[in-house]
This record gives sequence, C-alpha cells and structure tokens, in this order.
Amino acid sequence: MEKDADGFYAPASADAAEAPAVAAAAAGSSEIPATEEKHEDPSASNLIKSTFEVSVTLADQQADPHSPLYSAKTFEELGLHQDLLKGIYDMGFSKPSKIQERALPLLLSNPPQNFIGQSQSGTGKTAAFVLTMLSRVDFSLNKPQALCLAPSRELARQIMSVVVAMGKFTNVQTEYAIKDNLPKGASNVTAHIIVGTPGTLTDLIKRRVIDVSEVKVFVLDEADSMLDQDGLGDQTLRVKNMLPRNRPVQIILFSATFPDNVRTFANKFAPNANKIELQKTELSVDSIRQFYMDCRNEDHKYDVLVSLYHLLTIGQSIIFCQHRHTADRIAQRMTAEGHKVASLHGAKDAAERDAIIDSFREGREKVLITTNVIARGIDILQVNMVVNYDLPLMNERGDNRNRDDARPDIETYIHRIGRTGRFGRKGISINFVHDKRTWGQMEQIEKATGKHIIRIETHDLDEMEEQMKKALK
Ligand SMILES: Nc1ncnc2c1ncn2[C@@H]1O[C@H](COP(=O)(O)OP(=O)(O)OP(=O)(O)O)[C@@H](O)[C@H]1O
Repeated sequence: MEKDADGFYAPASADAAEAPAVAAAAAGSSEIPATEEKHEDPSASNLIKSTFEVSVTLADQQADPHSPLYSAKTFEELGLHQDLLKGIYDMGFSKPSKIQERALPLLLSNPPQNFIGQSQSGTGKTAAFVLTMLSRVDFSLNKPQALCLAPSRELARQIMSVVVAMGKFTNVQTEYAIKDNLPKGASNVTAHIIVGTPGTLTDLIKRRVIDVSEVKVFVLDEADSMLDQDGLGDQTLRVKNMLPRNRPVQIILFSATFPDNVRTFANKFAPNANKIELQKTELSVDSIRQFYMDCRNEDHKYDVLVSLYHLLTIGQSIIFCQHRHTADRIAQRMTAEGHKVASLHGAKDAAERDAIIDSFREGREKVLITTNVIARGIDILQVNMVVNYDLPLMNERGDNRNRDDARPDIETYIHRIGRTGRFGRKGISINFVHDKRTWGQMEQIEKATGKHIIRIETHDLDEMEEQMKKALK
C-alpha cells in the first residue's frame, strides 16, 4: 500500500517519522506589502551574495482580475471576527486572495456546508481553512472541535504555525497529532484545534487520547493526496468514520490539484459540497518560468547540478529526486566536494527532519535536496528555484518503484514547481532530462499543463544566468 518511500504517500508508518514540533515562526507571515517591494538575498550566510533583486508588485496583481491573487473585497467584508482580523493584519495580509475572497463566505455561512476548493499553489488556501477553523471554535469549550490533516509532518507543522499566528488574538489552544510529538498524558486533550497526519490521529482517537465528540470541522489539506486510495485514503476515511454521526461535521477539502480519479471520491467524502474548481489549463501559476536541460546521461545530471550551484544559492533552491538514496548520494557527494547542501527525506528520524526544514526555512541552508516528501504545501517565500533532478513518475498502480511502466506524475510535478513562485513572487523550475524516455515524459508534462518548457544549454551557464535574471525580474 505504501506509494512512496518518503512518508508523503505512506501509510500509518508514515507518521512514524514525525516529531517534536514547535509552533514555528509564522510561516504564513507575508513580507509583501501592498506596494512594490524589493527582496535581496536574505541569507546571512557567507555564500555568494545575491546579485539579483526580485520585485513583486502585489498591489498590481491583486488588482488584475485574471490573477489568482485578485480581490475585489477586503477582509472586513468577509464577516470575520475582530480578533481574527487583528491576526490577519498582524501577519501582514492587506487584502484577501481570490480563493480567500470566494471561499470564505461559503465556508463561514450557516448552517455549515461541506466545501471542495481548488486554487493554484501559493495562492493562500491555508488562510481560508485556518480562518474557518478558528471561526467555528467555541473557545469556552475545552474540547477538540476542529481537525486538520496533512500528508507530511512538515506540512502539519507549517499549518499549525499559521493557526497560532492567525489565532494570536484569540484564546485558541492547539495540539499536534504527529509522531514523536504526541500530547502529554494518556488522555483528555483539551485543545480546540488538532493538526496532524492521518495515521497518528487515527491512533490517538482510537486510544481515546483525542475525543472527537465535539468536532465540527474536518479539514483535509492536499485533499487529493489524502483521499488517493493508493496512498493515505484508507486512513483518512478511517478518521472520518470515527467522527460523530449524531451531529453535522463540516468537511473541507483543499488542493491545487484534483485528478479525475480522486474527484469522484472527494464528492462522496464531502457530499453536497460547495465547490470552487480550476480549469485544467489554469493549474499552475504563470509566475513560475519552466526550463529544461538536456543532460547526456545520469552522471552528467550530477555534473550539471554542481555547475548550477552558484545559481542555486542566489536565493534558496529545492532539488527533487525520486528516491531517498539519490538525495543522500547527491548531498554526500556535493558536501564532500565542498558545497553546502542539506538533504531531507522520510527515512530520517523526526527530530532530524524538523531540524533540517527549520534550518532551511530560516535561510541557514540554501539548497535542499529532497524527495516528494515536501513536494506539497511547503511555503518558503525565498525559494526561487526548483530543480527536478528526476521527473516525478508513477505507474499504473500509483507507485513509483517500477520505472518500466512509469508515466509522469503530473499532479506531483505541479506541486513540486509550486514550491517557488509563492503568492505572486517569481520563480524558476528546471527539469533534467537525459534520454528519450525522460524527454518523452517531459513532453507529456508540457502537454498536460499547457505551459511551455524552455530549453537551456547545459554548458552555457551565462545563458542560464541571463534567463534566470529575466525570469526573476
Ligand atoms: N491575503 C494574503 N495577503 C498576503 N499574503 C498572503 C495572503 N494569503 C496568503 N498569503 C501568503 O501566501 C503564501 C502562500 O499561501 P499558502 O501557503 O496558503 O498557499 P497554498 O494555496 O496553500 O499553496 P499550496 O497549494 O502550495 O499548498 C504564504 O506565505 C501566505 O502567508
């Protein structure tokens, strides 16, 4: 049943890799004011200093009706509680994004109705469901009332940091349901909002550590992966089946992607839902410029990656590999050759995973070599480059082990490149292809997403730098 080696799609044991969590610094905090802002390399590291400046004109984007960030409304008009408005402004948000503007009235209306929401990566879905959870909680009742599930411990921790930041002016109490960070004591979690991963939450409910009798809201972030039956679907369903039947529970599903095979199940999982959906051609944001490099063979991919190192460290970069051992091997080799890189995947223990992602989030590491484990949801604004060292693949059974019948995993591709270009920022993705098969797979990705992928010569680093400057301008 395990779909991926990295806990991203893994079953109960996926949670096994989870650990102590801190309500990290507000992951959601926006650094973009409503006017133009320049971002220079924020890192204090002594690596090569940025020569590029990335300018973002959020006000312009929020005024453009074709942008997913467009908004005709203000947060005040969305009927949010004063304490939540304070939290939102404290995070630096000035106007809702399109998904927030459209989803919040539907999410907050009474009686509560189920909701299925789709919007491109980095367009503010988290705030929409976090505000809903915070709005529906009765803070005078010390029992779990909202549950939120995500496919990885890293994402659960990030969501929690948004709950804490947005709920800063409320009396909200929170608790994790992720491995190695379990509630203290054997029973009676009194927190209002629980954020976790499905295996651990199932376990805590079964052991009666978490009482779900007062739960009113059940959120699935990255809902398509959470409902995919080859992945976390069974466990998520198990959680749903443990929720109270004698009272309505509002079910909320969000993702940037909803492939057809999951959409049908999503409709059953959240019946009679209000829906906001994207067209197939709108799946990724235009601010991400996509490139590819035609490498000679597997070994050459490594050389090309190394040759890109100074470009990778201009902002921050995420390098995606299909397997853990590839991530480790590349990281070890690059480190031995004097480059500073970190690697993160599901085989590492929970504490180490937390330390690595925190260090990357804080800009202490600039290059993160990883697997699909952080392909979804992770929001680090300084990431301006994503490299698909291996293209994301899956076979008919939905796993990625056997390469012979592998086809490109379009959804994972969209999520991976979506780690850059967050909330109107510019970003770059580079695919490495190295033979006819990978070339064909990339063509399929290009066709499916409807976005042109531009060739860059592997030996022409000046051109690469030129293209990068242009793309990030
Ligand atoms: N209204 C807003 N104004 C300014 N910044 C915002 C606003 N809403 C969200 N953001 C910021 O935009 C970034 C992306 O938001 P978020 O992580 O919720 O995206 P997402 O749609 O969930 O993406 P993904 O599909 O990758 O999970 C975050 O840094 C968040 O703080």
